[in-house]
Amino acid sequence: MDNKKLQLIKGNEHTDHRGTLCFINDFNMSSIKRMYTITHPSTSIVRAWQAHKMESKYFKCIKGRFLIAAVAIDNWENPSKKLQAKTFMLDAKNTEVLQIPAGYANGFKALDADAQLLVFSDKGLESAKNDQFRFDENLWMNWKEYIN
Ligand SMILES: Cc1cn([C@H]2C[C@H](O)[C@@H](COP(=O)(O)OP(=O)(O)O[C@H]3O[C@@H](C)C(=O)[C@@H](O)[C@H]3O)O2)c(=O)[nH]c1=O
Repeated sequence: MDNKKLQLIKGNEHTDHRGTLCFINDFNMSSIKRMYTITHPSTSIVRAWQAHKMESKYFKCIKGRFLIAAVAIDNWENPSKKLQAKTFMLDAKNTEVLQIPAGYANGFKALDADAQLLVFSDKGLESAKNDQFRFDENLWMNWKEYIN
């Protein structure tokens, strides 16, 4: 699995008399340094844009659904307004992880109240602090289009 690519890493599930086991065999976690969860109490909250030159992030929706957008940054001091956002809808029911590699901004909003994301990062908090870029949420996406 190419860890430099913006992509969904798909898994699968196995159900038998004991219940259901969901697995993502292609998700190589050897570089993971930390994890955290993010809960959005309402679908009106937009968390955008946070960007990283060096840090990759891996998102698994564990409750409800999220709309996540990713933008490859061309210029870290003054990114073009014309950059294209790639969007993904993550649903807790789906066994998949969204890989957002270094060099991207990410932004997201919940599509259900109290939706929750599990996030893995390949950088410790200290090094991540020096790699934290933030851009205005109104760039690249009209989040209001997705307010349901
Ligand atoms: C992410 C994270 C935050 N924190 C603390 C730092 C800070 O005081 C508080 C809020 O952190 P932030 O303001 O960075 O949260 P936020 O602005 O949501 O940014 C986070 O969202 C994800 C999607 C990212 O891409 C990262 O930039 C990450 O920092 O939580 C940790 O202690 N450990 C962690 O792993």
